[in-house]
Amino acid sequence: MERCLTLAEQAWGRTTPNPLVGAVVVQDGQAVGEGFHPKAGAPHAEVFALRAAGDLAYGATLYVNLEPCNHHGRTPPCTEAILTAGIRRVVVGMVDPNPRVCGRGIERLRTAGIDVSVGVLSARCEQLNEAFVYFVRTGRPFGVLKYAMTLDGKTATRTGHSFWISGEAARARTHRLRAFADAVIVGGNTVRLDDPQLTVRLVEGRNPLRVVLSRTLALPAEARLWLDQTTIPTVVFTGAQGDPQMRANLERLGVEVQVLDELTPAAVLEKLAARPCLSVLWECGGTLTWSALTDGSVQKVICFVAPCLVGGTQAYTPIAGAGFEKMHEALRLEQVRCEPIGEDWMVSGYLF
Ligand SMILES: Nc1nc(O)c(N)c(N[C@@H]2O[C@H](COP(=O)(O)O)[C@@H](O)[C@H]2O)n1
Ligand SMILES: [Zn+2]
Repeated sequence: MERCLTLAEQAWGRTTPNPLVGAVVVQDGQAVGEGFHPKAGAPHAEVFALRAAGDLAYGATLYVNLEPCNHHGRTPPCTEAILTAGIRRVVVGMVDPNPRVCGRGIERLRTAGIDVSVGVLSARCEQLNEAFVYFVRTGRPFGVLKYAMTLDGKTATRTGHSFWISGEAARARTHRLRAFADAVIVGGNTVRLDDPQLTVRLVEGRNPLRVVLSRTLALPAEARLWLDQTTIPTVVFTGAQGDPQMRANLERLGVEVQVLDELTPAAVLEKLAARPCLSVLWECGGTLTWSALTDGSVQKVICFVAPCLVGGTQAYTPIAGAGFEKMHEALRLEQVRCEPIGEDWMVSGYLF
């Protein structure tokens, strides 16, 4: 199952809206075939592993981190391929929450006399596909909030300077997060202050959809987010006060502008879910971060802590907004992990 997870990760960021899946065929204790799902529309991991095993799949055990499907989607059911190959035993990491699958694959295999074990390394299997699982269960994108701060809790100096807080390793990790996310979201302030590109440059991978939330559309005409619209699209969400002149300018540059009755993180996520975006990365400033956190649009927090100090009561902090009054109101993270990353530390946890 460890090997399945490693194989599955080879398609990091490329399978959406499908999950990351790896499969291994084992005969007499030897791996005789393995494969992973490379992208939506392509054959599933099980099919690649069975093809690689060929005749050696007869009587073998198939390991896969997600329940084999039993439906005709973009591809035929994997259960049929497993039965045709003569597999004797199937070891499944986790049940597929997709209602079109959800237990039916396991049932089909068991009915055909195959020995099926379920729940091997299930926590790690769930975590690998946490965005897929969350989206399938709730219909909402899985929200990851990422920020980098100094050891004294600042995301920029009092003048707004923030290049760079964290080192190259942490920045590369951010790009890996972007390569997985279906959309990366910032507010108008971040566009004005940082002029970000929000692309994947420090690792290999595809670029996410770039999303800006701006109430007024008071945005720089020359921002880097408006470049390369044919290859890396940007969508700007605004409200009724959005400047019509700027809207026309953006649309002329190929930027999609959507006007919402109510410009809230939750309303934007509803629109993104329809695309479909299964996961979003919040890379915004303090005010928008507070709104996203308090309207339930963040499920996971990833904070890079850099061992440096900048001071200043006017310096920027990761979360602004009204803030809570009492400590007992604080949002508490669960399953917290802390790991070194280059010269920085990465602290992560969940808000469920
Ligand atoms: N077990 C398994 N292995 C894979 O490699 C997969 N991609 C999936 N995906 C499940 O099937 C649905 C997609 O089906 P189509 O690719 O459209 O045929 C996806 O939503 C998952 O439930 N499962
Ligand atoms: Zn399948």
